[in-house]
Amino acid sequence: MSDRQDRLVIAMAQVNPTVGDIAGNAERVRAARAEAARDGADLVVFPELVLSGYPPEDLVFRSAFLDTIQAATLTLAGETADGGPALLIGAPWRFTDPDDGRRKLGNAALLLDGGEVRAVILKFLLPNYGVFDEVRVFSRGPLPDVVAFRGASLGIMVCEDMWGPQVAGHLAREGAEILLVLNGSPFEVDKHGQRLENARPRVSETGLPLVYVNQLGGQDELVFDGESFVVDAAGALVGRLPSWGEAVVCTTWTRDPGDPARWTCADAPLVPPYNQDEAVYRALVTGLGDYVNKNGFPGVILGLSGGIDSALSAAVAVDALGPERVWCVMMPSPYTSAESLEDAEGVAQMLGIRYETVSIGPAIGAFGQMLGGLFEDRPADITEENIQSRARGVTLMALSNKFGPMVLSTGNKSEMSVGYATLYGDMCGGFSVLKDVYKTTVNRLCLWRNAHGLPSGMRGPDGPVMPARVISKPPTAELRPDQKDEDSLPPYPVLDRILNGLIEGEQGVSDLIAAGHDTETVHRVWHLLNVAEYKRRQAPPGVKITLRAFGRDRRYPITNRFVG
Ligand SMILES: Nc1ncnc2c1ncn2[C@@H]1O[C@H](COP(=O)(O)OP(=O)(O)OC[C@H]2O[C@@H]([n+]3cccc(C(=O)O)c3)[C@H](O)[C@@H]2O)[C@@H](O)[C@H]1O
Ligand SMILES: Nc1ncnc2c1ncn2[C@@H]1O[C@H](COP(=O)(O)OP(=O)(O)OP(=O)(O)O)[C@@H](O)[C@H]1O
Ligand SMILES: NC(=O)CC[C@H](N)C(=O)O
Repeated sequence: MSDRQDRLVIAMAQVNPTVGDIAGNAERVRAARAEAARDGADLVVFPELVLSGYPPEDLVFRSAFLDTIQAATLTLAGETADGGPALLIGAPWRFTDPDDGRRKLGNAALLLDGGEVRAVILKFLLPNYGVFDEVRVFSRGPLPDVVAFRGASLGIMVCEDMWGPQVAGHLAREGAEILLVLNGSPFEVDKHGQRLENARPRVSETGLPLVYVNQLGGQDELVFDGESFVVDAAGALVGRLPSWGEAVVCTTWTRDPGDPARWTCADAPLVPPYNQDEAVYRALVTGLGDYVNKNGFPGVILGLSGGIDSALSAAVAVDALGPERVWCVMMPSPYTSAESLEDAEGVAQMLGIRYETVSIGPAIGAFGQMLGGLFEDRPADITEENIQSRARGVTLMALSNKFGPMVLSTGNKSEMSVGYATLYGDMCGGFSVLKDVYKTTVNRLCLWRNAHGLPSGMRGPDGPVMPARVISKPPTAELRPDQKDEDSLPPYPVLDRILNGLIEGEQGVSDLIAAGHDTETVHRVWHLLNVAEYKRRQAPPGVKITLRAFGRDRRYPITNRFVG
């Protein structure tokens, strides 16, 4: 092979790894390489830490984990002796720090070519904010060297390295001709815009084109949308892979005959992005589907109340898993209206899922008898309301234990923000589909799904998924006669605007009052938000879609006397 090639085929492998499944991830790398080889690829670029899965968290503290990754890397490297495409993969990698001579662990990009590990590039900027804790588990490497590859000079960066000018600037000064970025960049609303806002300055500072490869799939609370892209040397978006699907796509690069250090990408696909509601809906489908499948559950079970939250949770589950893997249970109490019974049955019929009815009346009666003596003649209050919710939780958990499906929790972000949910009641479950979805967004997603036939890749019905009344009627917990959510909470559009300011915008109470919100309401919401932290810590995980998701993202102390 000549030293200098004037044409380079770079394959972008937007794949879905599983954390800890090193053999399975290596197999996925092999399959993508075989696919790219058929299309004449010289190099296949994978996401960040594709071999371990991202983020591997404290798994990297186990030497057996690192040894297995090293062995798999060397095996993959050996396979590149066949003269086929080289691999640019991501993996945790031990290195000796040139500054102090100590052995450390880096987040590496590894170029495997000609039967060996040809280059090790270590991530320089380790993200340590929001959902990222990389300083806890990795050490930064030195600024990376440019890698000579089949006559081209590659500037290789790992994810956060692109979010500041330092690494790209260094690579350009060292003679890089194309920037390649391996990413584990989780989805949130408008994340694609943020990624482009960080890629374009790197391109304009260096004058170099940039190839961005992101991973796909769900990992606990995080979900990765893929949406890999190519920006040319002038800053134009010239390639975008589909989001929410795996893809191995070859891009052809040609050297400018007049300026040999300049490369142009000829033929990348430019797939249009989804609108915001569709992107969020797909995030929930991918996040839930991967949680259930990667953890080996046969399916899911949930309480279907005839209300909007359980209807949307069921629709997402059906679109992710198919109707045969979703089981729902109506558990009426004396307060359950005929309308709720009709609507729950309507949802189940439209989704084509198994629907059972289990009355909680006998359980409520039994608790009345068991506790009546101790309660003496105290009036009924929230205690009895919560027993209803807990009776439903016990019922679902019993069915889960007996038959195997995982229980879905259905509370939304507005409710979780203000503690409007019952511990060990409607909060019980393994995964919370709407945990990071505000109630007003729940409404929009239902309208979107009902209006959009069968979106590609979904397993649900080709048409509406719930009766229109489920979306239009006022939300109620039905724990006492004629109860409505608005008896206890501000109307959801008002509540959500305040929560959005307090949580996503980290605004103060005074900022929101100055912006025109009612003083007493803002104070009450801020108080409810603070005192509900203990509940959120006991809540199941759910898919992060916003800037500040509860869980590993927004972390407040439970014991907290600062009221602001
Ligand atoms: N800082 C803290 N650390 C640890 N535990 C703490 C705590 N503060 C209170 N607690 C404990 O938490 C418990 C109170 O919480 P919990 O028992 O959940 O009960 P609670 O929050 O009082 O009531 C549940 C609320 O959820 C509403 N809701 C809305 C929608 C649906 C449903 C439904 O169930 O379907 C319910 C319901 O209307 C009511 O407002 C007490 O045992 C208290 O001691
Ligand atoms: N009668 C019921 N049968 C089955 N499950 C129920 C019933 N009532 C409540 N649940 C479960 O408890 C969750 C809490 O719902 P609840 O109706 O109390 O308030 P919500 O937050 O408005 O939810 P939804 O919009 O689903 O009704 C429901 O989403 C559902 O999973
Ligand atoms: N894995 C990473 O380094 C991710 C950090 C980056 N800022 C992102 O979200 O895209």
